[in-house]
Amino acid sequence: MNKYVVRASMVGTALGGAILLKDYTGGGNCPSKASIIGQTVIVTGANTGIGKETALELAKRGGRIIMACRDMGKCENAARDIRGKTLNHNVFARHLDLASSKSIKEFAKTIINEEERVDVLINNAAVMRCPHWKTEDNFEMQFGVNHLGHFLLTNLLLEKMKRSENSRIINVSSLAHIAGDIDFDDLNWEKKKYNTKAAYCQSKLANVLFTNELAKRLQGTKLTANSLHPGVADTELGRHTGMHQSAFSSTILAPLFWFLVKSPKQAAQPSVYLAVAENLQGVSGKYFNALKEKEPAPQALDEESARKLWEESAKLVHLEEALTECKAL
Ligand SMILES: NC(=O)C1=CN([C@@H]2O[C@H](COP(=O)(O)OP(=O)(O)OC[C@H]3O[C@@H](n4cnc5c(N)ncnc54)[C@H](OP(=O)(O)O)[C@@H]3O)[C@@H](O)[C@H]2O)C=CC1
Ligand SMILES: CC1=C(/C=C/C(C)=C/C=C/C(C)=C/C=O)C(C)(C)CCC1
Repeated sequence: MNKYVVRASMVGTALGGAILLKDYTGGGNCPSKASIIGQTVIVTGANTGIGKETALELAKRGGRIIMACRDMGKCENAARDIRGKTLNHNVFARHLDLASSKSIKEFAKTIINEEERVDVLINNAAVMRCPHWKTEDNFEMQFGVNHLGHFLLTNLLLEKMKRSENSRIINVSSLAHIAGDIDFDDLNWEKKKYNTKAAYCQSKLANVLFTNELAKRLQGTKLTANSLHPGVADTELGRHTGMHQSAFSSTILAPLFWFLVKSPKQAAQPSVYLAVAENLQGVSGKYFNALKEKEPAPQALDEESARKLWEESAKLVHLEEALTECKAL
């Protein structure tokens, strides 16, 4: 064999090995092949990143997919793209701005009125480390969108979801919850100096605490609630921080970044798994890192914090009035 052929085959083997290893470090694909024909799934923040890939994977499995996004132009484009790729025409773009309780209530009313059933709700949307912005209801943006918006949305859809057999609520949290702390004296960053990282970590800890309290309140029903960390993926999440693949593509860290960071498709696998896997039927109140059930940080297991966060959140979003408003259709 000439030396160029030997070199080429060595390079090929090394490249193949790197790709296989990246796939392995990526956490693996959802092992379940379950179809979800006849089921309706809502994915928040589905126009890009992990949410879009989650919607695509679930559309491939035949579900009726509702992509709930704040920017209808981006949402329609993403929905069209998914319909084209999967030939599943039951993929719809719907308006939902989690930074507005008015929008959340309108979205919930539309779903309650127009949809026969909701089997899976994937609370995926998030904003990370944005400036000290406020939502329409004057909540700090990261706490408002990542936690309070999903808290209100989920509660408004609970009765509808309880009517389906074995429905599932999936809250996309993050490993960042480990560095989180819930400041009950100042949930909305009104008294202390705003810290973008701490606000994100608080919101992601709130996702796990909310999941656990919800699972507790849902005991005795067939509706489950679990949270997950999708893995670190190259998406638009770093838009306020400059932390995305292109920022590193011309640096010495580029190969490391490529190797360690998942693709959005890989990072969507945990959400898909929690949505469809037959072996997870009835599993509730658990936290998953990629495809494995894991113990979250100790502060995420504090039942008193979870209860208190639920009560404070219910007051902040005026949950009772919102429930009455959405029921009175
Ligand atoms: N990427 C990562 O490494 C990690 C991600 N996660 C979690 O994964 C989830 C998905 O993130 P990822 O795909 O990476 O991020 P992206 O930034 O790519 O996507 C976030 C989505 O949330 C939407 N969104 C933001 N604000 C609102 C709002 N007010 N109302 C409705 N939708 C909104 C965005 O819409 P728009 O495009 O209009 O802004 C976008 O569709 C998040 O919960 C994140 O915390 C957790 C750990 C690591
Ligand atoms: C810079 C850099 C990295 C990127 C880390 C990132 C991008 C972390 C993102 C975390 C997120 C987005 C958490 C969300 O909840 C690596 C790969 C560790 C190693 C190379 C240097």
